[in-house]
Amino acid sequence: MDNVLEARHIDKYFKKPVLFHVLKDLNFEIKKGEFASIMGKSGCGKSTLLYILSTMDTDYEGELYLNNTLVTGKDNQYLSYLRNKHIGFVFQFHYLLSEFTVLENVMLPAKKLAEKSLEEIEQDAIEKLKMLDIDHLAPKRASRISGGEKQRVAIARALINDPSIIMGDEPTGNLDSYNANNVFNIFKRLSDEQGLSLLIVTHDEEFAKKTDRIIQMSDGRILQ
Ligand SMILES: Nc1ncnc2c1ncn2[C@@H]1O[C@H](COP(=O)(O)OP(=O)(O)OP(=O)(O)O)[C@@H](O)[C@H]1O
Repeated sequence: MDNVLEARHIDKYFKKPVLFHVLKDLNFEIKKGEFASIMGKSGCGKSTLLYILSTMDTDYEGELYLNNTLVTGKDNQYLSYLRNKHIGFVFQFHYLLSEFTVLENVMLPAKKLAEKSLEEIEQDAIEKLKMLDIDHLAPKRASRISGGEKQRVAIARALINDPSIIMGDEPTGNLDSYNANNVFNIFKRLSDEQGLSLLIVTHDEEFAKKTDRIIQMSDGRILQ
C-alpha cells in the first residue's frame, strides 16, 4: 500500500454548547505524491478535519493511519514527535518569529527534532531555501520581507524535516493572485518531482481545480 494518510470512519462531535455531530463517517486516503485539496462551504468541518488528520485533535472516533501506521490512541509525546517528523504545516498566516532571521526560522523544527547537528540543520535549511529560490533572504529578519516571501519561508520551514505530507489551511488565503500562483507551483513541483503528498484546505476554486483531486465536503460529509 502506498498511502501516506488514511482516514477510516472518522466521526467527531463537539459536546458544547450543545451536542453537534460535526464530522460524519469520513473515509479517504492520500497516496504518495498525491496533491489533494479540500473544499466546502464555511462551517462544513474542513479545519476540524485537518486538526484530526494532523494529529493535533485526538478526540474523535474512527482510525487514522500515517505511513500505514495506526496513530489513533497514541500518547501525546509520540504524536508530537510524529507531527514534527512526518507532517509539514503551512497556514494562512505564516507564524514566523519576526525577530529571528529567515534561516533561523527555517531551522527551528529541525532543532526541535534534535536528530542532526546544528551544522547539518543549517545546511539543510539553506538547501530548502535554494529550492524555493529564496536563499538570498537567509540573513534577513522575518519582519523585513514581503508577504509572498514570508509564505515561501513558511514552506521551507515546513519542508525542513523532509515530511511525508504537507498539510495546509488556506495557505494562499492571504496572498494576491501572483503569489498564490507561485505557492501553487511550488506545491506542484514538490509533488511531481519529490513525491511529496499535499492536502490543502482552500476556498480558492482556481487553486483546487489544478490539484490532482478535490475532496468536496458538505455538512460534515465527503461528497462522492
Ligand atoms: N470548539 C468548537 N466547539 C463547538 N463547535 C465548533 C468548535 N469549533 C468549530 N465548531 C463548529 O463546527 C463547524 C465546523 O467548523 P470548521 O472550523 O471545521 O469549519 P470550516 O469548514 O473549516 O469553516 P471555514 O471555511 O469558515 O474555516 C462550524 O459549525 C463551527 O461553528
